[in-house]
Amino acid sequence: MTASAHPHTRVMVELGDRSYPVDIGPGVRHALSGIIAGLGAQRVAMVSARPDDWLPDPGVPSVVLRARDGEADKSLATVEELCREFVRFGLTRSDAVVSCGGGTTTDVVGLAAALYHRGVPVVHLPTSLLAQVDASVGGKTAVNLPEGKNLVGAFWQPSAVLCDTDYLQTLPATEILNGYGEIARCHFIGAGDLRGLPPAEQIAASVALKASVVSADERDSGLRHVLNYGHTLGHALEIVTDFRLRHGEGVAIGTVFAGRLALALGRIDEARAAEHLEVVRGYGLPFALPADADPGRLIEVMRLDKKATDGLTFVLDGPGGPELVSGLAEETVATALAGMDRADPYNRL
Ligand SMILES: NC(=O)c1ccc[n+]([C@@H]2O[C@H](COP(=O)([O-])OP(=O)(O)OC[C@H]3O[C@@H](n4cnc5c(N)ncnc54)[C@H](O)[C@@H]3O)[C@@H](O)[C@H]2O)c1
Ligand SMILES: [Zn+2]
Repeated sequence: MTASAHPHTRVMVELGDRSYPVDIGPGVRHALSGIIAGLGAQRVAMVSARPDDWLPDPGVPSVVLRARDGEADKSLATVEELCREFVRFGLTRSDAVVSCGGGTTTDVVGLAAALYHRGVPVVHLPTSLLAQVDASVGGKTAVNLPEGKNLVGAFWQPSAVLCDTDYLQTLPATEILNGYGEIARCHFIGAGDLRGLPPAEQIAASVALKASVVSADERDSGLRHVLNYGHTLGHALEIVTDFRLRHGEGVAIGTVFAGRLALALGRIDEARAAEHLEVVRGYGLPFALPADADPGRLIEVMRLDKKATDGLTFVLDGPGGPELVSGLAEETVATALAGMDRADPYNRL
């Protein structure tokens, strides 16, 4: 903790001269004016999906542009609309953009900032738990095409991220759970046991883990794969359930599965595999395969996973920690899937 008007934890994303702070705690949004002053921006475009009174004072002349959270508006059309608004406002490349919203908003505004005048500084104010622990940190920005999610994007690191935990007070329970899916998988990729900690500490630890991975592999050329723990099956579950299962829920079930698969391959022992189930259940997350998810179809979709350059590919725990494991036999994966519990997917636990 550092002493200030708003008690908060600071995590640094270390990237040389592009390093930036992620501040976590109640009221940290009010640090915005200091950050904008530090950037030397004369004007700010605030792109927000939340009510106007959620926006802190940026301390310089600003315009508030309305955004909508959700995958439908995470599009090139929105990027173009935002950039046109920036021009009308007279935003220059030495000014700044601020995003305030869920992960869909931080992604689309991040890409608009990356492209406008070939890049203007952006500060994220993530308002969902998932955006605070994951989407707003690390500099990946993207939008969707009708052909698929996140197909067009850029690496563009923010200048700062303010994870104001006050924002989470209005977040629906399903969205809280969605964020916990990402927090739960941190248990197995180096964050240690975060169960029972106050939410701000869980967020800070998850951000610190992501920050360390991003510092070591900014452009996703290897190590950054560990962040995809639980995601091979998780993504497939989102797809086969037509996105009725939230991303974090898919990741939670995928994390349990990663434990079973690592056990089947002799990479971890029974106790470590059981820990996967225990941790996921402990966060109140779903741990069973949806009763209507066909294993054959899941395997088919997992073959198309973007990590899968060499057959069925998973991030799995092992003696040397989590690593990418490729070329798994279909039978091994099918057997591990058959060993999973089954449940009604929409009877959330
Ligand atoms: N760039 C990255 O590295 C990265 C990493 C993970 C996820 N993502 C992206 O993040 C997106 C998912 O983010 P998300 O889960 O935040 O989705 P989202 O932006 O759709 O927000 C989820 C829901 O929560 C609501 N919401 C957000 N904040 C709220 C608040 N404070 N009070 C009440 N309701 C609130 C939203 O309106 C929405 O209905 C996906 O598009 C994913 O691709 C990006
Ligand atoms: Zn994820």
